Amino acid sequence: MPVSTKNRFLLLYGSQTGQAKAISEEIVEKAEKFNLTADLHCLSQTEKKFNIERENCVVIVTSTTGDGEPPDTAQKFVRRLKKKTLPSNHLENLNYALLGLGDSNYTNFCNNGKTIDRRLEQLGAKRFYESGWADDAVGLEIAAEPWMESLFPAIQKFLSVNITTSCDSIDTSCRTNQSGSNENGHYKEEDRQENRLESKTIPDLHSDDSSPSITSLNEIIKPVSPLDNNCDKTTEVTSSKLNSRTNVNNLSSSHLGKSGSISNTDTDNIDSNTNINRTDNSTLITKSKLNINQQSELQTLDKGGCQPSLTISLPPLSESSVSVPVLSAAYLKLEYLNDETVSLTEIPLQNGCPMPSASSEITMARVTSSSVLTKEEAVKKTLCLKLNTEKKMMEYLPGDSISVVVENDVNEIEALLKRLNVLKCADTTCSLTVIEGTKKKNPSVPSHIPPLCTLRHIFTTCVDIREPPKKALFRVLVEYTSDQGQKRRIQELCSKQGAAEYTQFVRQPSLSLMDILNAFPSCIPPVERLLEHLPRLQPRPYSVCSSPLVNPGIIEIVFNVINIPVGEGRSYHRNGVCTGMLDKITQNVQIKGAFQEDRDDDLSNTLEKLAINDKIQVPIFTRTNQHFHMSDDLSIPIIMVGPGTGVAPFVGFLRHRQALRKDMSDPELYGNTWLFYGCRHEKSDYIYRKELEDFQSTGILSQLCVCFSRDNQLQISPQYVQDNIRNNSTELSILIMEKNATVFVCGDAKNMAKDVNEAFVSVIQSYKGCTAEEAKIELMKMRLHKRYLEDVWT
Ligand SMILES: Cc1cc2nc3c(=O)[nH]c(=O)nc-3n(C[C@H](O)[C@H](O)[C@H](O)COP(=O)(O)O)c2cc1C
Repeated sequence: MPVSTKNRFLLLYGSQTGQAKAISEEIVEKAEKFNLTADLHCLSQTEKKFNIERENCVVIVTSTTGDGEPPDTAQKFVRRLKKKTLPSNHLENLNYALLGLGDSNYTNFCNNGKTIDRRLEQLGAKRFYESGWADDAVGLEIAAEPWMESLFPAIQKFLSVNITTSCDSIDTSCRTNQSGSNENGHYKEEDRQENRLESKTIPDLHSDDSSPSITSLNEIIKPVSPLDNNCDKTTEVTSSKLNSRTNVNNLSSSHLGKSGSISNTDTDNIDSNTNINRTDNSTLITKSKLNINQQSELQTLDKGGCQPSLTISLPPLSESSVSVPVLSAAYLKLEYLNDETVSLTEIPLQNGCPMPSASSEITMARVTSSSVLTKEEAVKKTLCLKLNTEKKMMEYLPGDSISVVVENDVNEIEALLKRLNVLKCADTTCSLTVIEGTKKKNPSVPSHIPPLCTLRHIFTTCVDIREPPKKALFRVLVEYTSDQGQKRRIQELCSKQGAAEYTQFVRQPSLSLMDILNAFPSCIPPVERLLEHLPRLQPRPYSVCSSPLVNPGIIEIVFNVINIPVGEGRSYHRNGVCTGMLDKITQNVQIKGAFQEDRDDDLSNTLEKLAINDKIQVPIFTRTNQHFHMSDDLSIPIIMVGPGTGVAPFVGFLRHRQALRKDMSDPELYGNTWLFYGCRHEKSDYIYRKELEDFQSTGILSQLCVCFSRDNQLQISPQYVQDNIRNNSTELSILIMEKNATVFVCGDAKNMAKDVNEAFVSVIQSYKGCTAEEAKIELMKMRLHKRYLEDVWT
């Protein structure tokens, strides 16, 4: 029997790093305003807490991870869905809406969402609202917000709920009429038909089907841009909203003129009020409400010459009204327990909350060496760490990663706690509980935060303070900002009209919470409100460059120490959270100048021994990268592309191959092994040079193709790895097309991976004498058959 309660829908999320979960929680909160109840579950709870076969109305929000794969928590759900034995009417009772999260820098944009979308349809489920694709490369909110906005009227229409409320508390123009479609005609019955047709072209790049049938290039290559999907409609919505807002403004300014300022009571109404006019008034802040400071600021702006910035609005915004999001309900209560002591060392990391993508327990690994692989003059400092896990042998293969459970910088935390006026009580035992009677749905203390510890502990080990604060947090900050000009600017930054400025001034420069607080000195939010919104501090993954066959118990990783300068709103210098931490804790034992030109391995090894320091320990766990492994069959040729620290897994591959080759019955069968490596300067940042050249001289590596992007000003020799790939087109095409070679690409997703992809397209094109489109299809087939593998990051 299908589960059906009139106003209820099932809301499922699949999340790797928490964004899909956060969006789902937002949907739960907003649903209430539409007289709807969302039952929220993680996809991992399939068959435990929900059974999709018994559902009638489901909303799914899911991200994609790895190389187009489902998040760990969604894997079981997707596996079940993909079962080939399921009949085509298996989900005929199901009606659904889906929001996919992804990042268009990855080749398989939103692949998991698309796979689920397509499969649901194949199984007879009906889409009652168009699927949305949110792109983290440009800002998830650009597509997610308009998608969410029209989701509720669509659910209402589907469930035929009597509409007693308005969605004006979310956006003033998004009013629903009795038939359920909104005034902008955002949801139409015909859309359903269109969507059905459209979704047929969404490929399942990870289908188990061993003989993919690909007929059109667009089918498989062109990512569904969130702008393609939503932007036109968003634009339409926005302009009509602005029109309707003008009318509402007239109403609201006269009403608001009485109060003259935005009080907490006003904004409280936003959450609770169902009356259109009052809610409109609360959500719209008009010029008439600006205080004297603001008016003078506007006058300055009107005179021109003032550049918009994080703290100063663009003239059109400051002159117009803005609609701000719903203020989330407070739900955490913080109490200081002066008489209680708590042993922080006994609290498990992040309260023992399972680590994402973990394929092992957390192990405290001893840092046995930390070597600087680059020269002093190199633009980036590259560190190689050897981590001893001897007591607990960790199982891994070259191509896998380890994740480091990271801590925030102590100085940064000190400054933040001070800024929040809680430094004095930062080391007092405190408890976090749920506020009784909170309006938040299903409230709970975040599972990664110990309910009894100290604020310093929470801020150092549990929450991310570097991620640009989300708009929902900005909305909270509005409430705790006393200066009216600053308040207004924060409102703008979280408003719909300020979306572009939020992207420009907050997201792109990657401002931290502290940057925002520095920019708005009158903003002093309570800590517990922040803890409701700050995301979990995520462990940081690094490709392993060691082989378990060569030095069991020692895991080696290599990374650039990320340096982030002051500027564009960033108010203090910082390093990458994890790379900065690893650099800092090994500062005194770092080996400089080893493994470089002098190629003195003995010296390096001696220095390493001297540097051994039992006291430096790092919590790590392994993270299996299922699709980025070499075949056990060493006769299969491999082509590896890994500029910069992207070479890490390939150093592991080569060490592993060297060990395996010794046991080959016929070493003559050893397959061709190519490596494309690149860096800026040969002299200062060619890492692993000695070892790679040794691999070449012993035949472990058949070809080592190296290029230096900044050394050859005349650009006579190849500048980038992709140039070298093109230069070796003939040999590579034979390996790929005739010898069944596997291609591995590791490194930057934004530029390198795309350019390398294109270079291989041209390699195939010249071999086959075909069009670029046909060559792209060929390459996509290689991806499907796991012969073109990527491990890339943004
Ligand atoms: C390691 C990693 C791999 C990713 N792989 C993909 C991918 O293959 N395709 C894609 O569209 N997005 C990919 N993404 C982007 C995420 O889907 C995107 O950032 C999303 O917002 C994350 O949501 P979540 O926090 O709910 O997991 C990847 C992100 C990470 C960190």
